[in-house]
Amino acid sequence: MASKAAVKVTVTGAAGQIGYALLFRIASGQLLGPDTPVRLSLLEIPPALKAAEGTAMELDDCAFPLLAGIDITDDAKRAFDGVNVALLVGARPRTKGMERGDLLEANGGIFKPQGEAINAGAAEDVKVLVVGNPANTNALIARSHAPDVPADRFTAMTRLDHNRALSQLAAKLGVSVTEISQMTIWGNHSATQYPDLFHAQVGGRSAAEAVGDDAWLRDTFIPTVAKRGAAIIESRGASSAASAANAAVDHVHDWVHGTEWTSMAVASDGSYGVPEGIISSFPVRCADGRWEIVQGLDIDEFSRERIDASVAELVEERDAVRSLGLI
Ligand SMILES: NC(=O)C1=CN([C@@H]2O[C@H](COP(=O)(O)OP(=O)(O)OC[C@H]3O[C@@H](n4cnc5c(N)ncnc54)[C@H](O)[C@@H]3O)[C@@H](O)[C@H]2O)C=CC1
Ligand SMILES: O=C([O-])CC(=O)C(=O)O
Repeated sequence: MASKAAVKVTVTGAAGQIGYALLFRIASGQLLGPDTPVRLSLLEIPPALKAAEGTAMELDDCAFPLLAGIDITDDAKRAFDGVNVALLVGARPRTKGMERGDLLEANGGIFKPQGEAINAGAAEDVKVLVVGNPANTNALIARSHAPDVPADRFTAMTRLDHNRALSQLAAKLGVSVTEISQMTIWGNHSATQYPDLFHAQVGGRSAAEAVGDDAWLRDTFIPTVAKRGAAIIESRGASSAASAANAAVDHVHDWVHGTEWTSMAVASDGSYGVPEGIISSFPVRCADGRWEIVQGLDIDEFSRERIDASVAELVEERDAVRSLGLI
């Protein structure tokens, strides 16, 4: 029987498709480990509360030993009161005829009050992962409305891109994903992201060297990883859900329990020429519940151009939300 105090995990957009794939894995102990009980808080908008209640009934029906309770609400203040781990999944998707500015504005209406509620009530050790798109900029909005929470607690998800890159590379080389280390996604969770094979290692050498095929790296690998989300939508008729939930579990698990090397979108401290404050994906190392950007990597011209292009897009998004008064 678990003896530790229960950790409060808040999931927004809990009745959505990622929520449905995520909640059962959290309640089963895969997010925080087999000896950590969890209290789930599900935040939804009023029309989706009934569906969230249905999911909560199913969670009850699993009789998970680690599940210490479930609260369902449409009130962000209540949902984030005392929260230790906040998974911000619910977001406004782009719909037909919607301009980029409209999308950012609609998401500002979600992530600003959620940032304020986290600021008002979160636990001292709160960790925030933003999954809802545009994830990096939504994280920037939430963080800018939580001035009392240390900036390093706000992260956005590029772990799905990271896992996609591992899988594509493993298939190309005919190796297991466990034989690959130091994979990195740089930049934005968007088609401009840069999955980096020059620092990834396979069998004691760089993955780019192991592949030995620049054309594949440039014309197949990078676009396949960067456009995988769109390919899933095209094939499934819906966006990635189980793989996104899996990546969220990996992200938080590694942040809490530590890892030598993964990809997380975090507030830049100016490392690798990324403007300070931008939430950009970097290679990170995690220990003792904290992350740090892996330093000292040589960035060649090929990688520099791609990192700069993705960061330029993030700067544009930041400037757009700034001009809308959202940050
Ligand atoms: N960063 C990443 O790698 C990935 C991000 N995503 C993004 O994750 C988000 C969620 O995806 P799905 O679960 O498939 O979407 P979905 O549409 O199935 O579910 C979203 C849920 O959020 C809820 N919601 C909307 N506004 C809310 C608010 N203010 N507070 C609480 N809940 C709210 C909706 O009622 C809905 O139940 C999308 O923005 C999607 O683009 C998806 C895959 C990967
Ligand atoms: O575009 C989307 O909603 C899905 C997404 O982020 C992904 O699969 O990477």
